[in-house]
Amino acid sequence: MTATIQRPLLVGIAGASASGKSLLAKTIKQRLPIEHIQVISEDSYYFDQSHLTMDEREQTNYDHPNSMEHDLLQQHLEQLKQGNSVDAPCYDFTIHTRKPETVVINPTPIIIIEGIMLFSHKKLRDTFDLKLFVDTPLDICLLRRIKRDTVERGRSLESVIEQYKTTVRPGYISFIQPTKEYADVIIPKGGKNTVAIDLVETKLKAMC
Ligand SMILES: Nc1ncnc2c1ncn2[C@@H]1O[C@H](COP(=O)(O)OP(=O)(O)O)[C@@H](O)[C@H]1O
Ligand SMILES: O=c1ccn([C@@H]2O[C@H](COP(=O)(O)O)[C@@H](O)[C@H]2O)c(=O)[nH]1
Repeated sequence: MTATIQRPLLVGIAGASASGKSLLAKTIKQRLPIEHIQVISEDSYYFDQSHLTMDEREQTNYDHPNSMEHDLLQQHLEQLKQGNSVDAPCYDFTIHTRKPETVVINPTPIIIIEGIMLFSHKKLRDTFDLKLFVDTPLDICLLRRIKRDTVERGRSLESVIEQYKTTVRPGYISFIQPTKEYADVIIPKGGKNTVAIDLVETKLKAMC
């Protein structure tokens, strides 16, 4: 593997919210030389909502594909594939909108993109060289999400439960679960499945 590879290899990791996508991406990243791999989150591509009030932003359905700027993400991945840098948006979950600043992403030999609806957009889906789906029971995801969103994303327990019932669970059933069929590999236990991670590591080293 060399750091001068021309065309980055794109790995998509999809699955339910709090299924363990970020942990899986981080664990794979730790297995490879730091300069060869980076992780991008689909969450950064939620639409900017700075023109809306906080009350209006709280009404947005963040578990519908229309809430993400997938065309921009796809264009950025295409540019990275061609060896170009991109200016990626940054998202702030606590205020449901993008931050004013952007971040420069430079191409690396391997780029992991993780996010709930990555495989729901055909053109985006077709951009990936390897597609992984983290398959975690929804009750486990809910428990993890309650903990994470109250601790890290500034939510009350009541708002997490209400959002889960109205959009998160229905969104998973309508838009995320059906995309499991597009995955090359379905991974139970996510970031703690060392057998699956060993296999992905071997595959990535062979593909670069
Ligand atoms: N296999 C696992 N076992 C136990 N806890 C896990 C596991 N995978 C993830 N977690 C924890 O669950 C929470 C959500 O995981 P995360 O990777 O952020 O999910 P996602 O990126 O899919 O939303 C985090 O606190 C993470 O540490
Ligand atoms: O402003 C927002 C944007 C997104 N969400 C929720 O986040 C998850 C997706 O993120 P994960 O890191 O994969 O959990 C999605 O289910 C949205 O409901 C939000 O609450 N507010």
